[in-house]
Amino acid sequence: MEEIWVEKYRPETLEEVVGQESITERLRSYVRTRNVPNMLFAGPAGVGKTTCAHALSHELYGDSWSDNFTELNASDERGIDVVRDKIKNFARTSPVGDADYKLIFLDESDALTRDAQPALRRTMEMYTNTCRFILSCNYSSNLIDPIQSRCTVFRFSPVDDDAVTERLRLIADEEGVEVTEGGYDALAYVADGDVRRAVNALQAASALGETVDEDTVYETTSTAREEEIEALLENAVAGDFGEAREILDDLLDVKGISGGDLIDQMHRAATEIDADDSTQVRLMDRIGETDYRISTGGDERIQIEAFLAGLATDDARQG
Ligand SMILES: Nc1ncnc2c1ncn2[C@@H]1O[C@H](COP(=O)(O)OP(=O)(O)OP(=O)(O)O)[C@@H](O)[C@H]1O
Repeated sequence: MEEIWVEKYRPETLEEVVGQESITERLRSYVRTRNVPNMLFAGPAGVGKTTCAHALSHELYGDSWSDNFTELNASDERGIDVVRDKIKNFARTSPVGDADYKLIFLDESDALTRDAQPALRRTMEMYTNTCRFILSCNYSSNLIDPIQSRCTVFRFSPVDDDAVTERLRLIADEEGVEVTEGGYDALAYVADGDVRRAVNALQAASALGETVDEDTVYETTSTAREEEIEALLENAVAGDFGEAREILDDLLDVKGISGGDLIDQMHRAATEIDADDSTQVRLMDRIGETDYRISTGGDERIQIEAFLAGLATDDARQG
């Protein structure tokens, strides 16, 4: 079976990480001084948090990186006790080579319950002489202050389209895959700042064995085109519920796109469509409400139709 490209092309050096320059610059300065603090990597999925932790350990430890680096998942259902045992086992042997300490990468640290977090804090303190911790999380606000205050915080942002495209070009060249400029634009749109999603989309689209263009990208990722989403919203806002509903049926039934994904795309498109400020405000408000209803179990089609109907009525258009 073909290797998964996100792993095959995981950067091994900080230099290769795209779109997070200020972070990689600071990490490189730690490598130069060989002085690494406990760190918190916060940010959305697929933007390079795990990758930076791996690359840092490669640059710090060279060939002995795998002896001095370990990766654990805090959301492991067996909980903090297992994590603690694993940390203890790893930390009690001395660092290998000329390393002063080992690195422990704790993924999804914000998945730990508030009750379990003080135990993590104590564990960090207990091994502070032999280990440095890198905690990764999507939302740093889920972590208790005593953990945050013991870490240098790095906020990872969604990666911008140019940087995503740069990475995709390199992978496509290595793999000998032809991609049109429209194909790259579509991949960047689908990725929405998530490099993992971009690389997976490229691999899926290239599996068709053709040149990768807009059509192959939207088809293989089951994503609506930006224009289709804008047309859907513009028709509803203009009061044409029938037309909006036809577009919706095509997206849900023919193209097989999920209602949740459509709402996410509508959220992205809401500020792009041709509408005045107050319409956009109402649009955002209704998108939020519909997203909530779907996430709490409401039927996707009914909720989105109700959303479009609401927009198409006078009260939605005029307040
Ligand atoms: N900034 C980046 N530069 C280059 N490749 C990247 C970058 N971010 C992600 N990737 C690619 O996406 C894959 C997944 O990235 P990574 O594991 O670093 O995500 P993450 O931010 O830790 O996400 P999660 O919160 O889901 O764990 C990597 O193996 C790599 O191929």
